[in-house]
Amino acid sequence: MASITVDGVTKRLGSTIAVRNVSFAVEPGEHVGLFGPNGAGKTTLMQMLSSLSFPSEGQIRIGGSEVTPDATDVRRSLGVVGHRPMVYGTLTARENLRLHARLRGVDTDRVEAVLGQVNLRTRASTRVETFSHGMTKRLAIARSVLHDPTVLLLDEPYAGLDQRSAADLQAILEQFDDRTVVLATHDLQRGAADCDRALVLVDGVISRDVRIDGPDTDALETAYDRAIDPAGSR
Ligand SMILES: Nc1ncnc2c1ncn2[C@@H]1O[C@H](COP(=O)(O)OP(=O)(O)OP(=O)(O)O)[C@@H](O)[C@H]1O
Repeated sequence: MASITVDGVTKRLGSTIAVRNVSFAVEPGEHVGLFGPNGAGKTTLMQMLSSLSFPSEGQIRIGGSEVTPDATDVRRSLGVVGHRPMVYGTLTARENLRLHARLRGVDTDRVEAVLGQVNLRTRASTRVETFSHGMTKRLAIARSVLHDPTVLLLDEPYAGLDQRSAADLQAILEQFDDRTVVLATHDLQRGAADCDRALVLVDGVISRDVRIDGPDTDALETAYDRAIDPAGSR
């Protein structure tokens, strides 16, 4: 059974059709990069996968269950890192994770293990408002994996990170290689390194669905360029 099934999904936002009749499946353990220019519909699709919003038409299934507002089993299987880190600045990193663990019904012993996984153990007692962007992103990853989800949904995980912080984050994400991952990014190179398949979204439609073989981005860049400019006019 596929880990994620998106079947004929359309999302209307006011008068805009942000996602149009999109269908694809993601196998367990597969890492899929979602690419596309600004306004292509990536965040809209990620929000529906994350059960933060719901299709106007069509259906999304995760782990065999339909994503609906009351599908708590679906939410338990998801680790989500969105644009906002969803952590409290006035609490320390450890306090944030302990709070989140209690809310999720997760054993607080797991907090220390996860702090280690994201290299924040030495800063665990520091208030998050003093953290750099990269540290905050690492804490957001820690929060998202605390309950040991099988599916990770990462929306622009590298946005705003310098090369070193992005490389650190990439190394951290490699620890979660056994999960199903959907990662939306503008960064073709990092996306290619992290993913084994790319979906290129243009105007709310999946224009390309390509395998990524190794870190060489040439094939992906060609597919991306053709997707956003089929006539080759640029
Ligand atoms: N709340 C909203 N109301 C109306 N239209 C919206 C809303 N949110 C997004 N849109 C529109 O839906 C389309 C898809 O937007 P979306 O943010 O999903 O794209 P994106 O691929 O994530 O873009 P970016 O790379 O810039 O983050 C765009 O045309 C956008 O203007």
